[in-house]
Amino acid sequence: MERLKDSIYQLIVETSTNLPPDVRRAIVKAREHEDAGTRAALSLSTIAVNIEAAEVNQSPICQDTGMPTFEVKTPIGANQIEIKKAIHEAIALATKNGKLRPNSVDSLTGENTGNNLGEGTPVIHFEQWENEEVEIRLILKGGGCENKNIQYSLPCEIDGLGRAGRDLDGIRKCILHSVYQAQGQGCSAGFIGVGIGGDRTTGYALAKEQLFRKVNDVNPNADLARLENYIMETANQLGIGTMGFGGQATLLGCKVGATNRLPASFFVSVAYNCWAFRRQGVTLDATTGEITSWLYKDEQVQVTTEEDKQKSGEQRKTVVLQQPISEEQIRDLKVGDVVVIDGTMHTGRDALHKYLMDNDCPVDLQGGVIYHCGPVMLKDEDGKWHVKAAGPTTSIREEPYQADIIKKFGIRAVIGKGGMGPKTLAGLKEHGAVYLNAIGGAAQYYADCIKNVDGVDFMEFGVPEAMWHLNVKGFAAIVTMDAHGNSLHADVDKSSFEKLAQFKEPVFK
Ligand SMILES: O=C(O)C[C@H](O)C(=O)O
Ligand code: SF4
Repeated sequence: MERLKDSIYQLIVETSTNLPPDVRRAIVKAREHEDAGTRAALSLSTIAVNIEAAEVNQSPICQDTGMPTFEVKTPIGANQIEIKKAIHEAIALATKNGKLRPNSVDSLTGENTGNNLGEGTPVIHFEQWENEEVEIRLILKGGGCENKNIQYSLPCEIDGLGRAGRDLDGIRKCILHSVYQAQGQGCSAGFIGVGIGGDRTTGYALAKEQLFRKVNDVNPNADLARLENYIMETANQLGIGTMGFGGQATLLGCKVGATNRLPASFFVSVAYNCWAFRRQGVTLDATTGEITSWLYKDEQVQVTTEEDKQKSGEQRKTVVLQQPISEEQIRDLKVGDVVVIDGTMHTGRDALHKYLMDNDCPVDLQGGVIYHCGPVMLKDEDGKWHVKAAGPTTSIREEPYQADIIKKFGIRAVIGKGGMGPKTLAGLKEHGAVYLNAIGGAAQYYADCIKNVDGVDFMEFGVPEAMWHLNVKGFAAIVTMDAHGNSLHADVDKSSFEKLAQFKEPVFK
């Protein structure tokens, strides 16, 4: 199998950089149904531009290249140890080449292994089959959408929908609620895989397995097919929309599977995947390791339109902010305004926020901008760092710290995605700061705005968690929480909850 490592490397690069046609088709369809000129339509346009930039640059679609999970089928007699070794080598190489972000972190020490290899990573599942070829499927599911996975144990009470019993209608309520609770935080519009039954572990495994199905396939079980169609139609009436900005497209795909359960247990497990739904698959010649076919590439689908470039141009005719930003500039902004950042910004996410609570900051953040982002970085031969992918991370994780950090350091703008909670909203009002929502997953689009890496602190936190000092030009984001107590996220949560409650009555008797 002399070609094995090379073939797996190709699979990894394709998965990280080239969204499969069925996923692209779902995004094209969502675009067709979105009302022109809305925030959701503009975001979808940015997403489309990003998808094509990633393909052209052969760079990650999203900076969070997820937990690499391989599903491998081998003919009887194939050497699984050799395959595992080739997967490990290919993963390390793809990380070194900036196709994957170093994402394997020691849970106790917080240390990043730097090459995506470590205890439990990557995930590899082997199964034997009676075919002659080897089949390898790969999914790169990021952490933000993984955090929005949810498991229900029936019977239960579901907020807004009432009692969910151990039947198809109870399952229906769980799935609808799972979409509501994700809001925009898993970079909607999303795809869900649902596992009915099993135990807690196999239920989630079944849910994730559903994500390997093609978006447009038809469930062979008539009841489940009906359920999938119902969910697609209904979830898209919740009005959560792209990135939780409100809009028509909330769910792009729903795949449901069932497995037997114990008499005492009845789990409904939901795996939520962002729009950056990265999965590919190949078959390999079992003797040479050569790729013989690609499993998801049935046609070329273009997601951008002629108008996309023009639209992103329009988006830029807005307020420009540059450090030091004054309180007056911030108080002038309101929810819905589009701003453009020029000049300095600093990345900071989980480790940094925790650290800054009790320590000083190595740079002056007065009037400054913090970007919730863990980029993919590459160092060139001269030791200079370059940004390969740099979209926002989910901001809500910083909710316990953000208001205090804003106050302590005089920060004026926080950029992230998915919005933040009441404590931050009050902090923004009190100290004169804004929350700006960038388009989650649009990592190429934002990397393009970063003109220079001015420096880095806290490399000991690992590449994604380090504090990168960036110089940007034309970095556009939308004000979704202003300094007057308004939050688009709170508004969309409230209105989508009201819509959810309209689906309380039984549908599947
Ligand atoms: O870790 C990241 O960069 C992003 C993460 O996938 C998220 O959605 O919050
Ligand atoms: S940032 Fe968004 S698009 Fe990227 S992995 Fe996280 S949820 Fe997915």
